[in-house]
Amino acid sequence: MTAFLDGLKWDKNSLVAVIVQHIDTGEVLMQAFADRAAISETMQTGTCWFREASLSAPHAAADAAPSTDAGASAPCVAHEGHHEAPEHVPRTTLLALERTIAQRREALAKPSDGSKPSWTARLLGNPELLCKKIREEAGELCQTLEANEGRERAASEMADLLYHSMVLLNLQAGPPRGVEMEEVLRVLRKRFTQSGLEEKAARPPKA
Ligand SMILES: N=c1c2ncn([C@@H]3O[C@H](COP(=O)(O)OP(=O)(O)OP(=O)(O)O)[C@@H](O)[C@H]3O)c2ncn1[C@@H]1O[C@H](COP(=O)(O)O)[C@@H](O)[C@H]1O
Repeated sequence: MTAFLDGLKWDKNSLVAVIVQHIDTGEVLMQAFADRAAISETMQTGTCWFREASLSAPHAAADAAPSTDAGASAPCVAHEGHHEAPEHVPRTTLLALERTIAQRREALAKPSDGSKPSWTARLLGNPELLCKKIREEAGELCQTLEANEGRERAASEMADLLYHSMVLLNLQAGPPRGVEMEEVLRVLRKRFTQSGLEEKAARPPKA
């Protein structure tokens, strides 16, 4: 399977992008391939080249913060090249957001330059407020189902919960700093092959 994918470089790259950006679609695609392990290995080792779609304008690519995306008219390819290029990190939506959060954290360590206030910075400096918001947002997400608030509201509350949870990940201790989204995605990918019920049944008994 890996050899087959290696022969289809462009398609392989697209496939990885689709899997990463659309977990649901990705899961269906993965099930369509007999050798899931090979796909997973391919995703983890990356590809030797890339074309990266971004909602930001090409000139804004160096700092592809999601907050600058609002006025973008149409998606465009902002990056193209080889993974060997220095400091290239493929950016999906979640990874772009993760980067913005990390930038806010880095800015906190520097003397204030009078830049505009940041909600992320406030959360990073106040773990108690952060945890309160996460619990609140989780409750609001549940309420969208319980009170039948509709798709738009559900998506919005999920976005709130994801964002605030990602700020929490950044604050986790341990080198180099925080827990990376890639670690979370890796855990999810590993679970593709096992039902939650099977996984729970296989756990060693609690002491
Ligand atoms: N994704 C988000 C994001 N989602 C939610 N929020 C903020 O989280 C806060 C939520 O607090 P609220 O008390 O208003 O809670 P709420 O549940 O939305 O509102 P209620 O239901 O309580 O009325 C609001 O200020 C939102 O704007 C976010 N703030 C920032 N981001 C991302 O982080 C980037 C950097 O933001 P700053 O750090 O503020 O520059 C932004 O460009 C975004 O990409």
